[in-house]
Amino acid sequence: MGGDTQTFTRVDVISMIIRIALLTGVTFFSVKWMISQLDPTNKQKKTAKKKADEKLRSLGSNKSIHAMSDLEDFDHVFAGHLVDPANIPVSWSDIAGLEDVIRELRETVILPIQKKELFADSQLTQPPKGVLLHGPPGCGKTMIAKATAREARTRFINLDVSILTDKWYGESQKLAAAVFTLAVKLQPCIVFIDEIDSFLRNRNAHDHEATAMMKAQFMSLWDGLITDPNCTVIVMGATNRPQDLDRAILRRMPATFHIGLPNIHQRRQILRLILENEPTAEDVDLNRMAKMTENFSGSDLREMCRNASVYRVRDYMKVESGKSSPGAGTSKLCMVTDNEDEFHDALRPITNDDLIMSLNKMKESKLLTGGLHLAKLDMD
Ligand SMILES: Nc1ncnc2c1ncn2[C@@H]1O[C@H](COP(=O)(O)OP(=O)(O)OP(=O)(O)O)[C@@H](O)[C@H]1O
Repeated sequence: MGGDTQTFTRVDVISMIIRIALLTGVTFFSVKWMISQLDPTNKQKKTAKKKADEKLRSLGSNKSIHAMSDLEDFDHVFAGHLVDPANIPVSWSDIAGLEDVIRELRETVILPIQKKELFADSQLTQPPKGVLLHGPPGCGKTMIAKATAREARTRFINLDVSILTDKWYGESQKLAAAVFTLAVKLQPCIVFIDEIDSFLRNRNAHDHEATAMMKAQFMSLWDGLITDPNCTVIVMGATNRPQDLDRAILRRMPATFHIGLPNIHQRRQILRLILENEPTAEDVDLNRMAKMTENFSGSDLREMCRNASVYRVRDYMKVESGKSSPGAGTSKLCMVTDNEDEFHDALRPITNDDLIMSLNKMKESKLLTGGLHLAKLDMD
């Protein structure tokens, strides 16, 4: 009888333990699920994780990428902004007229990364942990940052600053830390921050407390990189307004490069590069066009050429619509030949007049809208 009672009690206790364990487990996971549902960042995190997983998968068989299965929630946010050097679409051959800057970048940043062992004997020749590219918009700063990562064969995180400052995330500090942990996991790596002044500008009394704390944390994490000689993570910032940058930030970016508006020689080189593979007429005079485009940025020059090439399409459409007889019921689409070769043969090349017409149109619209660079231009 006494033995029976003892057996019954043991079973009873065991079953009770199992029930309690099950209940605890269910409660734990329910509460966890509820908390995750209440977390306002939950959806963003899930989307970021999905994007990051896709990105990491697309980066292929690289070992260090596979070793990154230990990414934290916040690391995933930035892993989606990650580019492998082999997939960077910009190289030095896409940039014209900036040979001096490129040479200096090769000496101070690229070579010390590529040949780390060769430069190991000197602290002075280590790659800088911060690089600043400054100058007016549209002059090639972003292209330079990408081409640097490509040639140095470093990973490239194109940091979208709005993620850090986005109020909805509300966890800016964790995000700032995640940028650096991810970059260290991925090193060698360049973290590119376009319009860095919008995020790390002079601190002032109007700064939101969270923003000020995030900036301070960003700087202290950056200092961590600076003091670690074995870490190859470079923060590369671009700005049109270097004067607005916090002095403490400027100190952390010892290598600065000014990418100014192109001079006449550089404009000729940029024009040659843009029109290199385009159908151009014999009369296209790059020297003359370079002379006429004072104060144009590289991006303005591209826009001028793009507009000029539209004129030949317009002329082609005019000719074709003239050919089609009005009452024949021909639809507009049928006016353009379906045969691609015929279409190209029928299109005339870009002429110098197209370029001049486009140039004048741009000057006019920039003057009307108060365009930054072209405002000083005389109308021809
Ligand atoms: N030196 C150059 N050689 C060839 N193309 C150029 C050059 N500079 C600018 N461009 C053209 O202008 C476009 C814009 O360049 P990019 O985005 O690098 O300028 P940015 O200085 O970063 O401008 P922003 O400050 O507005 O971001 C490029 O995609 C390219 O077509």
